[in-house]
Amino acid sequence: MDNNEIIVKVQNVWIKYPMGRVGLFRKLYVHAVNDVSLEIKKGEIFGLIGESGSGKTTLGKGILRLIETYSGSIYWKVDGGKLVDITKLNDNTLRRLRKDFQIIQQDPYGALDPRMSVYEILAEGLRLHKLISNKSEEVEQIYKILSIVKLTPPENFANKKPMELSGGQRQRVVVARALLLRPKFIVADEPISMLDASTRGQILEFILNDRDQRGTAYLFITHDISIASYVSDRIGSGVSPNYFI
Ligand SMILES: Nc1ncnc2c1ncn2[C@@H]1O[C@H](COP(=O)(O)OP(=O)(O)OP(=O)(O)O)[C@@H](O)[C@H]1O
Repeated sequence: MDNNEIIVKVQNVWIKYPMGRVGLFRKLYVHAVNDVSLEIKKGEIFGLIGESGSGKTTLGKGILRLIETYSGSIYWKVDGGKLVDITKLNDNTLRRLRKDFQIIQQDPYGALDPRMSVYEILAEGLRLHKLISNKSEEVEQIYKILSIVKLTPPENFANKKPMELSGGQRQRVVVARALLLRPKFIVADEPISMLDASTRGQILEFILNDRDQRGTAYLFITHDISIASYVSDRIGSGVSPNYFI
């Protein structure tokens, strides 16, 4: 495994949110991410710490282009080995690359569609990215990932809806959904903040195992410095946002 391979490169990125107007002509913005640059290599867990509101989630979503950047470049390593600036790509091209760049969201309650079963939630990504050729392969892969995240026996969980699950079980589904696509990179945004101590330990082990076995790169967002120190190879910190006109 070449662990010097850069998977994600962020170069002088700024992200700001419009906050309304001052007077007739001037707009007020929250500058949530100010001139951030970083690189994350294959198999590396980059811990991002910082107080609440310091722009960690904004940066994580910006790296995945789930929100638009104001300026700067974000490069993803795509199949074939090239680093591509995804801030310049159109939606269709970006959609094809998304399989390899996933997110584990902060809030297991908001992250799952309440109308879908666990099976449908997991199958959606496999189908969208055409990763399976038949139904039995789909069932096999979904049951396997449910076993890995300890939602066992899988057949008991596959047909449940998110509201029938505890917070910890939902977070396991969110983790399973990201891991199932075998991505190159995952933004893990406070993946254990809402969980009890034993579930926290298990989710961290899934992430560390995935990194060790597949070389997945992670941006691991947390405000807990001891968790960041435990999982991360390197740590960066967010700073409080500025309000600019
Ligand atoms: N959709 C939005 N519209 C306007 N301002 C926003 C929006 N989302 C975030 N912000 C502001 O941007 C700043 C950074 O928010 P962000 O959620 O990235 O911080 P964070 O470090 O992830 O915080 P936390 O640890 O509480 O999740 C905050 O001041 C926040 O109020």
